[in-house]
Amino acid sequence: MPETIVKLQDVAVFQNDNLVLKDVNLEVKKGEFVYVIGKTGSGKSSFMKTLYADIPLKQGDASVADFDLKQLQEKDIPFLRRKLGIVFQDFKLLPDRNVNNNLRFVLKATGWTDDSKMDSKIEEVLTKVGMKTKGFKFPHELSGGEQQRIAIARALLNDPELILADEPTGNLDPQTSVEVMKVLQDINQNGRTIVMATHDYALILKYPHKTLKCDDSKMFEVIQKAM
Ligand SMILES: Nc1ncnc2c1ncn2[C@@H]1O[C@H](COP(=O)(O)OP(=O)(O)OP(=O)(O)O)[C@@H](O)[C@H]1O
Repeated sequence: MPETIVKLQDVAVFQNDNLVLKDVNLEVKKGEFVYVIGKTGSGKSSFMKTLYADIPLKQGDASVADFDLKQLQEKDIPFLRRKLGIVFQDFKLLPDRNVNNNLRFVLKATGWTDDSKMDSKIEEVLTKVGMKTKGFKFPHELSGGEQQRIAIARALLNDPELILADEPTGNLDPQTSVEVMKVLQDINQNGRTIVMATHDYALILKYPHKTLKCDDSKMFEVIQKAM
């Protein structure tokens, strides 16, 4: 039996005091790829934020990468985040340093000290996203698709148990979206668990996976033809 990476029981998701989603029950097993869809404002980002503890869990039970979100304290959040790789729509690379130093910054912040180990880790993750030769580029010297590949490489640095990607192709044209999606597919085929919020139905049709829809304050699984 594959191990459970995410388990939610009767979870309610709030933005401040406003209920966004209720009665969320969900299990994600190691190695799964799961989409979260729904129209704008339906709660996709709020759901993802709950998983990475940017929004506190107020109601229900949830475990993410063996962390009990109900018991989670402020001081535990960095330890949860080390088990997660988070990818955003707007890449969030540091503009004042090159790709290698963006990645090195994260490694240092998460406790790495050995220069040669950091160098080989950086090379490993850049190779995984097809960007091995771009380490000396600054973010502004890269296309949107390339920046998102670097953001995915950054998410892989600490061998996360779960990758949370919130609209990772939201700023990309259709062809570049497919290229970035191929990178995520490769990573998933190598055993990594991924939850991806998206609006992009073309991608879902091209790369079908389990799909959860947010609608009318609920989250439920949908089969492709019913989307
Ligand atoms: N910081 C916030 N404070 C208060 N309410 C918020 C906040 N962020 C989002 N909301 C509200 O929570 C609800 C869900 O928003 P959320 O961003 O999760 O939706 P979404 O499905 O991700 O939308 P989109 O596809 O536009 O990103 C919306 O009604 C939104 O207005």
